[in-house]
Amino acid sequence: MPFLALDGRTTHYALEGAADAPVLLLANSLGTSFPVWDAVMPALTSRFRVLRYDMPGHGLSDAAPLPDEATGYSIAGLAGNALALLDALGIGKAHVCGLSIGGMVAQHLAAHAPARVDRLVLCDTAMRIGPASVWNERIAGIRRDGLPAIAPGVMARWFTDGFRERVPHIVRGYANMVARTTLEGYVGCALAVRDADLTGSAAGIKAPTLVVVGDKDPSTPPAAAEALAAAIPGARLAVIADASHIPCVEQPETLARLLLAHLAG
Ligand SMILES: O=C(O)CCC(=O)CC(=O)O
Repeated sequence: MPFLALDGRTTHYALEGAADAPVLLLANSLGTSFPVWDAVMPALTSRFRVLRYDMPGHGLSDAAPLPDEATGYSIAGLAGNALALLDALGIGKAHVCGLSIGGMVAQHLAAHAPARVDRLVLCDTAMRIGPASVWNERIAGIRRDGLPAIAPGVMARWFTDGFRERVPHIVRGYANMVARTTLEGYVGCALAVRDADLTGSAAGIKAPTLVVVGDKDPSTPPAAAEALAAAIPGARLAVIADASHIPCVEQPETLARLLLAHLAG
C-alpha cells in the first residue's frame, strides 16, 4: 500500500499494470477515494500502467488544514498535488482521466502543464460546477450536521434510481465513503470547486480530448458536458445511457470501452 510524503503530508496512491506500459493517471471525484475506479481497473491495466491517488483529506491521504488555499484547496493547488505525485514517481507524461472535480484538475493540467498530458478524458465534469449558493449551503450543512447527513442526497445524485434499487449494498458502501471523508478534505475541495471557473482555459487545451457524461447526471448534466466539449478544440462527446454522475461504478464496461478506444488514438 504505497504512501508518499508530498508537501509534508501523506498521499496514498497505487500504481498498477505493466511497468513498460503508458501511464494513465486517474483523478477522483469529491468525497471518493481511489477504489471508485475498481470496476474499470481490469480493462485499464490490460493496456496501461494506471496511477490512482487520494486527494487531500480523502481516503488515506492527509488533509491540509482549512482554510489553506496555497497548500491544495484550489483547483490549481490540487493540480499541483497531481504534478508532485508524477514528479515523485519519475513520470514525465501521462494520459489523464478525471471525474468531476478530478476532471477540473485534469482540465487545469492540460491547460497549464501541457507537456505532462498525453490524451485527456473528462468524465462527468464541467468548466464551472455551481452555482456558488449550492456549495455554500452544502458546506454550511456539513459544518452543522457532519458529512453522514449529506450522504443520502449525494447518493441520489451519483446513481440512477434503478441502480440504487438493484444494488443498495454497493450504494451503502459509497455512502460510507462520503461519510468517512474528513471534513477538511471535503469542505476544502468543495471550496475549490465553488471558486473554479475554467471557461477561460478550455480553448487552450491541445491534448486530444474525450468528454464523457452519464445521460442522467444531475450534478454535471449533459448540457454542461456539451459546452465543455464545444470549448475544447477537436474534443468529442460521448453520452453514457443509464448512468448518473459516477459511470465508472454504474456503467464500468461502457466507460472502459470509451476510454480504451480514445486512449488508443
Ligand atoms: O463530484 C464532484 O467532484 C463535484 C460535484 C459533486 O459534488 C457531485 C455531487 O455530489 O453532487
